[in-house]
Amino acid sequence: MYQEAKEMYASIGVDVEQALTALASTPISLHCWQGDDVVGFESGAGALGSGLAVTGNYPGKARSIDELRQDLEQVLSLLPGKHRLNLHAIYGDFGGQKIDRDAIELAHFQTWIDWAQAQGIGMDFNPSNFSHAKADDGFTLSHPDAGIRDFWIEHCKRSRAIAAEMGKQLGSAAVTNVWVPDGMKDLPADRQGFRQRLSDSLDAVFADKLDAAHNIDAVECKLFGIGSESFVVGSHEFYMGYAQKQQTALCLDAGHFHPTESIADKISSVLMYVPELLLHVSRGVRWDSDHVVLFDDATQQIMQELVRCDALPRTHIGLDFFDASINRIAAWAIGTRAAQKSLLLALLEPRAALLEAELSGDYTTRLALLEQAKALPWSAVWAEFCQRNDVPDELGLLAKVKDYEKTVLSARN
Ligand SMILES: C[C@H](O)[C@H](O)[C@@H](O)C(=O)CO
Ligand SMILES: [Mn+2]
Repeated sequence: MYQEAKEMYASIGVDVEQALTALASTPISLHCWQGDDVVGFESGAGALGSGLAVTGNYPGKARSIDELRQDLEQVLSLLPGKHRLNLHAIYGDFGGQKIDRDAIELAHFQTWIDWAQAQGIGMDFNPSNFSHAKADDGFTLSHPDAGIRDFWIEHCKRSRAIAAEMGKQLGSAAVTNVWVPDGMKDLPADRQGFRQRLSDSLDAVFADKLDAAHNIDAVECKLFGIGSESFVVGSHEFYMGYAQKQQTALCLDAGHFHPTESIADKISSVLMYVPELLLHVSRGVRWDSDHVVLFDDATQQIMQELVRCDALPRTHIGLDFFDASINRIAAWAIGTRAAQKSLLLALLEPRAALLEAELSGDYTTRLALLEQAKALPWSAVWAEFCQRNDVPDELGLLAKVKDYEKTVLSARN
């Protein structure tokens, strides 16, 4: 089937081997927080807060670092290609000690770096400006209280320094993404004051210039969250301007815009003004619900834009969803593979023919080619990719997940 598919694609000018090489060299950064419902390993970790919510109570969630690593290894065994780990600061190896966020150090993440080294993968990092007493009233870096701002500035600065060391040790720059929940349930009287304070705090966070070979800074906007329905300090316009000013990467989370707004259309615009992109591939259902990513139109359009804009070298693809209502390993594997399949479909587009049709004004041919691409045997190419990487194909995936549930997850709780 693969040989036939290859010939069929060649007949419309698509080099399948070239597409597979591009797919193999595009890692997806696996978000650690899918494994334990965004709890982390701080001593006395409280309830998830700051507008984040996980629904579901499926048995078998990871309760320790060892269990989370075991689950991640299982997920990696189900994914073709080499990927990365995206760690939040609350997932440090704190050894049961109470380490507050403004006191985290490299030592708390060294076992993660060693684990990543053993897996042969890179790491990305995130300060965790949420689920903490000093974030409970809705503000962190933009808080009116200078003491609280300083606390979170220190946390973010330390996070960047730790990430840079991760990048250095692993030989692959870590993307450090700053997201803050700051916002208000009801109408603010002074939007500008909050935004000025956020901007000043971010300037302090990014004041130390780090080697780009080790650390890449990113900032993430949001439209609204639970409890910040009327006002989010770090809106899209805020961070679009800020990332441009600082020349940091801009993070686009697919769930952080209006439900009908697509981040795909933003890619070609923002890359004109910021050096790099970080994507949080997600699926919002009516709101920022962080449903598992699917092989759907929205995800396919994102990947199409990355390929069509030749943006893959300037884009870091991460995931951001957390579903506790289904097997968490399945959620991770299905969501990541959906992102990869979407990327493969985009890489298999008859690019030259599409461009020729568009530039000559032949929109009939353009539309026909786009429809034709959907009917071509891309799934045979995906199956070949899975086989070459020694991971289950679509028909074999579920059995592997069920087997792990039976032998490992069911023994938890
Ligand atoms: C854990 C969060 O989902 C993450 O840090 C952030 O990227 C986000 O999207 C918050 O809505
Ligand atoms: Mn996100």
